[in-house]
Amino acid sequence: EHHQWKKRRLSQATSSQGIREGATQGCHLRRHFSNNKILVELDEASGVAIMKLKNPPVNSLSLELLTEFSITIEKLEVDRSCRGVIFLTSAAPKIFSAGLDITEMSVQELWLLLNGSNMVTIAAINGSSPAGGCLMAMCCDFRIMADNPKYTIGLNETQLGIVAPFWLKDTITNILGHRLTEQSLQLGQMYTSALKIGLVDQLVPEDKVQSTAAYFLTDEKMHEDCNTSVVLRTLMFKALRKNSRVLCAFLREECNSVPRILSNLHKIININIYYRISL
Ligand SMILES: CC/C=C\CCC/C=C/C(=O)SCCNC(=O)CCNC(=O)[C@H](O)C(C)(C)COP(=O)(O)OP(=O)(O)OC[C@H]1O[C@@H](n2cnc3c(N)ncnc32)[C@H](O)[C@@H]1OP(=O)(O)O
Repeated sequence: EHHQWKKRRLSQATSSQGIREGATQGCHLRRHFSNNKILVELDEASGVAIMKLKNPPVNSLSLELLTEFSITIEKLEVDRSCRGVIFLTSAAPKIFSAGLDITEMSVQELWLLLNGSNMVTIAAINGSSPAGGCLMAMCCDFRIMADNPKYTIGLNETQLGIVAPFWLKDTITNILGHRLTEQSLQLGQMYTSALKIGLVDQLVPEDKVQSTAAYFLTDEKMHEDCNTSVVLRTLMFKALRKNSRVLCAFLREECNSVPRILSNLHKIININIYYRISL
């Protein structure tokens, strides 16, 4: 039923009223798309698309936002002027994303889309980023975060009584390694020093987050870093990730049976089941 609903939403949102488009002529041609929750600015000269989440007050990942997210990624995937590069950021100051809308809960499709995408993706994390916000950033190929001790990032699921599913655990393990992942998930840790542990790749002043993400994608940066282009290396990672077809099939199944709000009792049962299976 949920699947049908999503299909319906997809066709509604892709109708001509669902997405508004415009073009401005500056030094380069920039095209703008927007729907209710996502703004896209596509610079045709560089092929870089900026995807801004706009779901006040805290950019929670509601079903509506997630549906528009899917539509936008699919639209960019087939857009010839998008060279295969996007970066994700928040249209609001201070919060990158509060994670899943705690009244809804559904995020597997976003994981599939970002991990399965052929485009290079960069998270420009311009604010706090708990749980699903951190997941979204972790699914990107690079993470650039605002250097502000007030902003934290991490998987705080345990503090909420949610057991991180294995695909989420695997995602953070790939970045942090096993021991740190254990500590991070057991404590539901939110980090202020995310660069030190490698959860983000770069910390920059708050007003430089977007420009750094854009610079990261330029040829100079590629040549400065090493002889292999960032884009090529990223496409290699993506090819490796795509090999886990079993995981993708599992997630597709899970998308259709998403648990909604977890009661306290369910939280406890969930955690117990998790420990029985994994110990
Ligand atoms: C099925 C698969 C299972 C698991 C895999 C997926 C794992 C991911 C899980 C999740 O993402 S669960 C959600 C986890 N998110 C959080 O724990 C975030 C909690 N919120 C915060 O830490 C803070 O709100 C903040 C994001 C740092 C913002 O702080 P600030 O002080 O600026 O604002 P305030 O706390 O006053 O919140 C404003 C307003 O927004 C509502 N809110 C906050 N977070 C969410 C959310 N995730 N979903 C929906 N609504 C949210 C909050 O209640 C306030 O509302 P109000 O003004 O009406 O009171």
